Amino acid sequence: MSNALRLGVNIDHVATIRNARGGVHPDPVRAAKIVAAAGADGITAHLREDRRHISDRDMERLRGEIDLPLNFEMAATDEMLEIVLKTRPHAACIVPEKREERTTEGGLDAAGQHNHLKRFVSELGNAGIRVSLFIEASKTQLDAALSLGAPVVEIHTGAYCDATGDERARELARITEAVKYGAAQGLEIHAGHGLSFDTVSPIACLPEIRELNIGHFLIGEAIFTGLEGSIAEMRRLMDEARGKPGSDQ
Ligand SMILES: CC(=O)[C@@H](O)[C@H](O)COP(=O)(O)O
Ligand SMILES: NCC(=O)COP(=O)(O)O
Repeated sequence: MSNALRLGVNIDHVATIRNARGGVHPDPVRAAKIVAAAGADGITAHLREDRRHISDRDMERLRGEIDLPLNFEMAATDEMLEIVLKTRPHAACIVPEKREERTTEGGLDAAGQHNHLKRFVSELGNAGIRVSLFIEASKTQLDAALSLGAPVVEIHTGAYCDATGDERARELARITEAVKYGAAQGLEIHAGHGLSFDTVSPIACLPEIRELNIGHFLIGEAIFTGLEGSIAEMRRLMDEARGKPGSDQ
């Protein structure tokens, strides 16, 4: 198995800052160009139903102006399906959404919403878009993803990142077990949410994981070190965790 671990950079929160003043600066597409030049492997962006950060126009421009694969995060609604099918990104990740939440609070209930999700997974797949489901590290949710025919899952790492001490160790054990189970069933495994320089290494060193999607921390850290700097350090930590030659390990 290849040891490669891709880094997808989520640029939503560049748009959060732009929208705070309602203008055009800072431009998430300009950020995506810097992300590409910094050597990331993909761009992730979430077109929320309430458009609190990324806009429809941002998605069109990301698709048209950026060479990296675009991972389009979407709620399972007809409105989003229509936009994604029109945009034709490389990948679509179906995520849960609650209007009142501050951020994506947990994974998609792929098991409980099985019948609702089936049409979305098949229409996206039939259009040649790689579908992933953003789920909790749970065997029930992995089994549901398999029965839905989703080729990829992204494991929500938020609870692990928020936890401390023994609780964090328990969350990591839960993720490790799920990642191994999912990969053994033939799913491509991604992970993300809340990852930072402090939390990335134990996740990056799981060899079954093929891609990490990281946003909020990288954009925040860019205030201090620039986007190239925050991405370069994240990449270094990922390579080091993976034992890649050339890293400091
Ligand atoms: C689904 C997910 O995890 C990302 O979309 C990311 O969290 C974006 O930030 P918000 O959840 O704050 O919209
Ligand atoms: N799907 C997770 C993602 O895209 C990035 O989440 P975060 O790093 O912004 O919390």
